[in-house]
Amino acid sequence: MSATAVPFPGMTQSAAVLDRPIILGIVGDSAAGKSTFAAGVAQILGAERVTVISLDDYHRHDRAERKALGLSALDPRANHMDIMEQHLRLLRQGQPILKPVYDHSDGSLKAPEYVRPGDYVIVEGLHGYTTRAMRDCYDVKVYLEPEEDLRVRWKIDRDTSQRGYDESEVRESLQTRASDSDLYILPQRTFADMVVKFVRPEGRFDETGPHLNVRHTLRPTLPHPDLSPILEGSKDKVSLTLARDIDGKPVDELEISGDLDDKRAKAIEDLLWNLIPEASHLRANLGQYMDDREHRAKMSHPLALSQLMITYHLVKAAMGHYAI
Ligand SMILES: Nc1ncnc2c1ncn2[C@@H]1O[C@H](COP(=O)(O)OP(=O)(O)O)[C@@H](O)[C@H]1O
Ligand SMILES: O=C(COP(=O)(O)O)[C@H](O)[C@H](O)COP(=O)(O)O
Repeated sequence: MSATAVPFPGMTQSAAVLDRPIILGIVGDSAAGKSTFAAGVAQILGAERVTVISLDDYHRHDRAERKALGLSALDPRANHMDIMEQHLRLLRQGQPILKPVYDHSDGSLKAPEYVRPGDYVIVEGLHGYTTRAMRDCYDVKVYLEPEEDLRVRWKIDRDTSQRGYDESEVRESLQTRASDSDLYILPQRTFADMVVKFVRPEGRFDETGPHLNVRHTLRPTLPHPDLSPILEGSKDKVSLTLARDIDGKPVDELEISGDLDDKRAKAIEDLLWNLIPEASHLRANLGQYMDDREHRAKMSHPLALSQLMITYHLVKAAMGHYAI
């Protein structure tokens, strides 16, 4: 991190505003899509200027110890919450950290890593909004909550293909962890500026990727962009309504249909890029995710548009528009 961060390549040092990294939080349950989302946003901003921190690295115990203790990773007691908070503060100040490392491939703790924050830091994990001090560190807070059946599918496919579990172990673990999820993960939803929910289109239970619908719950804690140009041409596929959130508060809900064809999705992407002309040169391949059954990368327009919405806020924050 330079003394004064330059928000984008090509922007002059004198135009840079903030003297600290911009911090994006992504919180949600296991397999909610946090690391997929983080990787896409990092790609848009330029991987070399973004530091992605996975809070799973702050697990206090390795996999075998957790099992012996009867603790799930969702329980704050199974994590170094104090060090997590301390490191978030340091990253916000542009300071380096000595980050612990948890290896998901075998559930072991490895040697710590020296990490220097880039101009942007994306912090993704289970517990990122647990304490007030943590929450105060972010410029933008996102909560991911895919439809539960979809998350279960994603978790089974990922944990069996990448983490050495079989399907019955994943199902059993989901059951054992359900109460911790309600106790420790879900309550953090209320602190997000934006909740992103991927859902299967009605009657299409097999859809797990490219054609999911997405709903953005937009809270007034951030000034969201004027989306009217987007809505005008695509009323049948995109809608914005005033709704009540699950906590009863009034929110805007943006719904994007997964049936958007390539041409229409591209047009909406263009309109979103037009809202952040400062960053139009950052255009990249958006919306990629790993299909864990077919072991290959695929593309999703709803994911791309969601990542672009978040990029909008990060760009505005980097320009000093959000004074926090
Ligand atoms: N938006 C998405 N669209 C389609 N599939 C997704 C999406 N997000 C995640 N996935 C699938 O779910 C799996 C788990 O996502 P991941 O990002 O690893 O979750 P987390 O980091 O929250 O545990 C990914 O490997 C991918 O197959
Ligand atoms: O809940 C999670 C978080 O990871 P994610 O959000 O990526 O699912 C994992 O179950 C724990 O980190 C333990 O990991 P493992 O079971 O691999 O030891």
